[in-house]
Amino acid sequence: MVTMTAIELCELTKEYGRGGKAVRALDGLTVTVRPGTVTGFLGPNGAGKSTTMRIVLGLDRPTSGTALLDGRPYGARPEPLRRVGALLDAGAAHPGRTARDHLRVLASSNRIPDRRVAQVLEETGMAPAARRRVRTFSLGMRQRLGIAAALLGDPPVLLLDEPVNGLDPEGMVWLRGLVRRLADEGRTVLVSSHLMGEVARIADRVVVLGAGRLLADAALEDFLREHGDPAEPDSLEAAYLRLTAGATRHRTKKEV
Ligand SMILES: Nc1ncnc2c1ncn2[C@@H]1O[C@H](COP(=O)(O)OP(=O)(O)OP(=O)(O)O)[C@@H](O)[C@H]1O
Repeated sequence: MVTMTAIELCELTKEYGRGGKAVRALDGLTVTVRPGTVTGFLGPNGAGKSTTMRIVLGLDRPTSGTALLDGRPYGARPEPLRRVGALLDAGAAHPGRTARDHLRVLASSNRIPDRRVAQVLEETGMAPAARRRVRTFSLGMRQRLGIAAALLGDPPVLLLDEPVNGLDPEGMVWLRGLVRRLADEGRTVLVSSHLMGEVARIADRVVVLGAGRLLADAALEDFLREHGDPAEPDSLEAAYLRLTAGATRHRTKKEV
């Protein structure tokens, strides 16, 4: 059993640039992402999902506010891959390395035993491609390698940014099973996606951002009940569009 580790975001604000050109990517975001749960992380393009994940990982610094794991910032911890596994950018592996070497380098710098490399290659269906160079991989294979890297340290927290991208139908079914199992083991699984059908299948809860602010944080069924379209009560897409369209109107009204 893994240690239960929530992600706690408190009044998180991030501005890129300065003065008149500043972009407020996050605007006072406060939310807790729970362990033992698959949380769908939703929001229109530019809503702040990737920025949030980057801040949790310590890849970006918030302008103000805090992002804590187990009460401490992620960067303050040794051996980061054992704390959080992340799929942020499927192009992140060095193109000249083989899949196996890419994972071996990550494992050794995080004091992860080498046998985990073979395990995650097997688990992600990448074992047959282990000795091939990353530059020869399809998008789906890169995604699988990124997921393998996220799983390497057996972490209690997983951040998966658009993990379904490029996966074939078999891969999508596999990913559903994987995120379910990870959450059932007590892990915190945050999955961003624009594919509402997929999110409806895998998520227990949804956190929805709009223009850097929290629009909703609810169990999937409560979200559907509260925001759903009566004509399509089971459609997450319809509920999501109603909520985010409302937010856009609200913003427009305020700006006028
Ligand atoms: N390095 C950066 N410099 C300047 N602005 C940035 C930077 N990174 C993100 N932004 C801006 O911050 C806002 C939030 O972007 P972010 O990538 O977090 O959104 P997102 O919800 O992940 O979007 P998508 O669904 O398109 O991936 C956008 O307005 C974006 O242009």
